[in-house]
Amino acid sequence: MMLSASMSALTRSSLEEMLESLRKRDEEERPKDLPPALPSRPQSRARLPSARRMLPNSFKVDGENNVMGHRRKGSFGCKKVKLHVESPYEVIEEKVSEQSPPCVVPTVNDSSTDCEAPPQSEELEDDNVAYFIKKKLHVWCKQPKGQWELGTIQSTSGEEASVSLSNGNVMKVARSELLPANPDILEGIEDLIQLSYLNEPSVLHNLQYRYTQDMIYVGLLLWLVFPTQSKAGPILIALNPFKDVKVYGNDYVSAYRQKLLDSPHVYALADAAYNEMMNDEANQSIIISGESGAGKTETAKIAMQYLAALGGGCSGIEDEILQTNFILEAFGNAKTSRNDNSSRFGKLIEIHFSAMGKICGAVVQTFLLEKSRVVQLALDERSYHIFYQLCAGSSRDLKERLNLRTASEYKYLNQSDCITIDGVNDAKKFNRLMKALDVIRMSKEDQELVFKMLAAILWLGNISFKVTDNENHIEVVNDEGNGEGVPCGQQYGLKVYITLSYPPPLIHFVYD
Ligand SMILES: Nc1ncnc2c1ncn2[C@@H]1O[C@H](COP(=O)(O)OP(=O)(O)OP(=O)(O)O)[C@@H](O)[C@H]1O
Repeated sequence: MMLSASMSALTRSSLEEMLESLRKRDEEERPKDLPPALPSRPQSRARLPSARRMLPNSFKVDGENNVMGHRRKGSFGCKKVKLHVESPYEVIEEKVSEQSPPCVVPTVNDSSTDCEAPPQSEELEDDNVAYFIKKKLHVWCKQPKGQWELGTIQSTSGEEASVSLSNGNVMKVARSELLPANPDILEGIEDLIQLSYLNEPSVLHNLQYRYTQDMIYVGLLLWLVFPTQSKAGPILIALNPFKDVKVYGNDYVSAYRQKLLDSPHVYALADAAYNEMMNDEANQSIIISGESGAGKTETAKIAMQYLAALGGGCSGIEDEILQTNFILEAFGNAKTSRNDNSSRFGKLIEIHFSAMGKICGAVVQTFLLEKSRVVQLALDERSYHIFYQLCAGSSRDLKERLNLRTASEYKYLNQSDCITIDGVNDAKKFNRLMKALDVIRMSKEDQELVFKMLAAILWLGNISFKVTDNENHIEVVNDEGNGEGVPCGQQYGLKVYITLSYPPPLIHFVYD
């Protein structure tokens, strides 16, 4: 318990240090007449708002109300709604019509509307239940195992409701287990905020519906303006398709750039950030978050490709920036049980643009690399890709110079019974990496030094020790480090000294 607490404190402090240094740097660079930079992070553990109710009760939409700092026009119910267009998705006409449900956001105060009074709450209260029964509207019904089924309420008795499910069954459930469902017309809508009911099953259903249609991006067009100068822009939900969905490439880049396409997409998000930066002359951030395997790395690459296409010039620097991905992935990604290409580090990529909107530089900061993976692997996982790539892809000459063997001959790599990844050619990846190293202009000498160090690490893993002298000392078992009877480490001018004493054993690497 103590260990995990202190480890999380360490992690937090490392991240916080980085944010703090960015904040300080922003402050130093910021002209004096501008408002203060980012507020410091609150110490308290702020709770996220309930997923059932995204907007506060006092929130009103009538005529031209200011929606959290942005203007949102129109009324709800049976009228068309015009949403603000400062978003990347340019949603203008909501599809809501007479068939639409009367309730659009939790609290609607529209005295001008002449349609039937809508149920106001996300939860089914007495009036709402009567309304839902009368209109035979769909509800979500929570099943004993936690999943949600669509149905219609037939009758209620006290706190219990009898619901006819879409699969033909009729079941009795507590009314608290029912949530209103959206009308069919909102099926697969691209902006979640346009859902009449923004409850958990409705959101999940919408995501699932879009996913089955290969529409992997869903927007949440809610712009938040905090009391300070900070603004959280639109939210994009990306569902990992685990296949090629053919929504990327030059044609899509131009279509989003020229606003010929306005459906949610990471291109649209990057475009919005770029435009905001150019218009407001202010730094912009895209934060990509999600669990392992969610698609963060891919999404970051797609966003970078779009920005490179937008801000590319004749300098070719955008290509160098894109090539860094191959290098970072080779040295910092590995196969885990959840993701064949899992990033085992965090990264902060800064792309610098000139006043003309052209890319003029980039800084990539990495942090929290999982170093233990080099020496210890869980079953069916791999160490960092670079080790396997080096063994599989290096030329015969290089192999000879490094006295390199196949990956399966190294303990650090063979301990997990996982040497290859289905569908991945490590040799090809190594050639791709060499090209990337050339593009960023790393000299061949430096490249070889890096490969030598990698080979040395692999050989080091093959060394074992024997206990001598009544268990007070250990000795390296000779002939193990390279399998050819040469004392370990000698080929590369690498000498290994081991002492067993207090402080704990030290291994000195002397490179000569
Ligand atoms: N937009 C996409 N299109 C096609 N495949 C994708 C897409 N996004 C992710 N994938 C697939 O999912 C895999 C995992 O994605 P990715 O490595 O980006 O996840 P991650 O969130 O960065 O995971 P981790 O936190 O473990 O690094 C990718 O290797 C790729 O096969």
